Amino acid sequence: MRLKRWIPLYREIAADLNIRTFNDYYASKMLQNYAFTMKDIKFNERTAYIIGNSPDMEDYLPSISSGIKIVADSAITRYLMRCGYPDIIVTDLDGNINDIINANKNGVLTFIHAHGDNIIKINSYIKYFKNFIGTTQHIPIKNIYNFGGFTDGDRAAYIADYFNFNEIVLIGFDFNRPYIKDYYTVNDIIMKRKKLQWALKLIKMLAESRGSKFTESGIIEI
Ligand SMILES: Nc1ncnc2c1ncn2[C@@H]1O[C@H](COP(=O)(O)OP(=O)(O)OP(=O)(O)O)[C@@H](O)[C@H]1O
Ligand SMILES: Nc1nc2c(c(=O)[nH]1)N=C(CO)CN2
Repeated sequence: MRLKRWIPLYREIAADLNIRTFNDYYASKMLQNYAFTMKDIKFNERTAYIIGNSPDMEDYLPSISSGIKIVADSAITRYLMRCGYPDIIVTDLDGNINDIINANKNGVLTFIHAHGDNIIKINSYIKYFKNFIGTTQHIPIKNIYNFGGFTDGDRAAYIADYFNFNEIVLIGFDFNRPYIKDYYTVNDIIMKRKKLQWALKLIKMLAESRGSKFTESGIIEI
């Protein structure tokens, strides 16, 4: 997504979720200290599968066939158990950190997102990553990229679009039924619901920009 289109959306998201945009910028500057320049990355496959963390995600894994597999953050743990390592992981370091670090050690291309609420995680864990691509939802800076998208799942779809996949297939996206982690408070659940509505809006926009029809279901092709 073009930055000109993204920034007004980002302002709306920040207002809705009470996000302090300066903290997001500060997080990107911090991640920049460790970041790498994105090398020429090319994929021969036509299709990218994006695996989200909906409660029934596993039911749809058998429908995956040849293509690049991109797992969104916490979905890595259940995906690993069924399918092994994916090709790409898109994370704000919120999922099981050992699974994310091991994926990176095993050659999974890793996109690490900086935002104002994961500064402590970046500080604690970034040293364990061999190589990664840094992302931001704020203005991009040297070696910290903004491909568009907000939650790890919709951001993964925007990354796939950036790499020009003909087909993007989303699996494990349920915008009405958040996967509830055991430490979630009532406020976390309210926040998660809001984030999923933004994910829905952003994926609909992406589908429209790709000239695809969006239909909410267990397998969404855009
Ligand atoms: N029902 C769902 N529950 C959780 N995540 C979902 C769901 N449907 C789709 N997703 C996608 O799966 C991605 C990975 O899920 P995860 O639980 O790691 O959330 P997250 O992006 O880290 O958000 P948060 O940091 O607020 O938990 C989400 O970013 C979201 O885009
Ligand atoms: N500041 C901030 N930014 C985010 C957050 C968040 O909790 N805080 N969560 C995200 C994905 O879930 C993406 N971006």
